[in-house]
Amino acid sequence: MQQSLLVALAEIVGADRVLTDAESLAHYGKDWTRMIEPAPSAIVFPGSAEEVQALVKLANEHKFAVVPSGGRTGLSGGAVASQGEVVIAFDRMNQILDFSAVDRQVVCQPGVVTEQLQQFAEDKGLFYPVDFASSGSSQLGGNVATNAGGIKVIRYGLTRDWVMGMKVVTGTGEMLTLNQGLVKNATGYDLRHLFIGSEGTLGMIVELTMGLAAAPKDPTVLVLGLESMEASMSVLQTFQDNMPITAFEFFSEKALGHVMEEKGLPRPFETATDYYALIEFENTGEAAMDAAMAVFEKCMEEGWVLDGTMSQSTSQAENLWRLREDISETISKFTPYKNDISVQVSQVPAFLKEVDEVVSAQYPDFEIIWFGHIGDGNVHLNILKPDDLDKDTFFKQCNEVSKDVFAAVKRFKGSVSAEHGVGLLKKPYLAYSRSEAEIACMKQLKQVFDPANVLNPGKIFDQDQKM
Ligand SMILES: O=C(O)CC[C@@H](O)C(=O)O
Ligand SMILES: [Zn+2]
Repeated sequence: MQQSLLVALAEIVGADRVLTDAESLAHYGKDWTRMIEPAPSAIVFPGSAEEVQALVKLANEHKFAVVPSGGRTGLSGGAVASQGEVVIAFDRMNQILDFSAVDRQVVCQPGVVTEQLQQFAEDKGLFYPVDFASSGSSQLGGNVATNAGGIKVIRYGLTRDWVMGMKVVTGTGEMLTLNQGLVKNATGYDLRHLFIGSEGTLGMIVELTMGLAAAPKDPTVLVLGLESMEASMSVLQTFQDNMPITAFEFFSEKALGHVMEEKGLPRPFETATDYYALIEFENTGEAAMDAAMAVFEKCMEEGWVLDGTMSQSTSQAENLWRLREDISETISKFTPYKNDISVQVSQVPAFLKEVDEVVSAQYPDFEIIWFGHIGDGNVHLNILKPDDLDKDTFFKQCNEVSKDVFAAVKRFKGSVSAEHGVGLLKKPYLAYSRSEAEIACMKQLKQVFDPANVLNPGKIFDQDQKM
């Protein structure tokens, strides 16, 4: 990068807030995807919305691209800078600015870490309900830019449902203030929702007003050994017909085996089954507990569940959650090829069976790990690299098999990315889930908000127009 440009960046954020050393470029240039080499030109750390605005204006003037960087926990390469971009890291913009108990809203800078907001809410006797294993490092700006989901979607919805307002800097450097905490606002297009899930391609989020929920009462966890994947649907329906639940997750015996071994956790109960469901509910009192026990018994009587356990304390509930939440981290050492796919909830068993057959038939030597948010129709398919296969050959073979997996996704009218975003990794497969006409509309929107294509270019789709 030209010296004059580095000087211009330093004039905006301060000289010690522009990094160009190799270690920083490697660190801030990538997210949790390890398939693409990072190659940014510089990393900048703005301290205010106005500085972000000035950076985007400079990018327009000097025709360079910017990539937003939060906690970089993404799994689709949305925050990877591999084309000489300038990375805008939001780490310094990490303050909680305001709180209203009556509105149950909190105004945050984008670099606030998810767990920081969760803790803040708890200190106020409230609850920030979007939760996932990476909440200790993921930042709110990134969560909103990817519309992060996680483990409580069945009860609380996605990140989108908690964004009550935002300030965003568009690709021309204009600052838009959207919705301002209003519950009702029927004044035309709700632009806020365009920026949510846009993966930094339409704007840089510089402030967020997030809603908070009432604190849950005594979250209690059941882990059930399922007779079959089909049985999971009867279990889900019976729970939902009889009591409110706050999570309905699943994992396979293979996933459980890895977590038990790696984390030294005991098997939850004696009987091993191919698949397990993890269900969470609020123990609001005796009636809730009786209802849960009655449903549990019914599921056993019907033969849908072969064995199971229920937490008797907070620490037991936390340990049962670890069987599900620690899977992603545990299998990361096997260089997994990841798929984050969804279909309508009722279609999950048939879909999973079909995809499992496709992958197993083509690659009988690859280990397939299934887990995910079955209550949302979202399954994570991780294919583990055999020790004796090199990384490039493995990923190449997986890319081949992806075409068959995504053909099944299309047949089931599903999504090639349920909650991890498209980024760079799922870009080649976007057309399996979105029509040509839809993609054309998305490109037109990109043109409206970022005519010079300076914001995270090449993510989600390639903009035809040149920079
Ligand atoms: O690593 C994965 O495939 C999924 C990660 C995350 O979305 C989860 O649900 O644990
Ligand atoms: Zn997930």
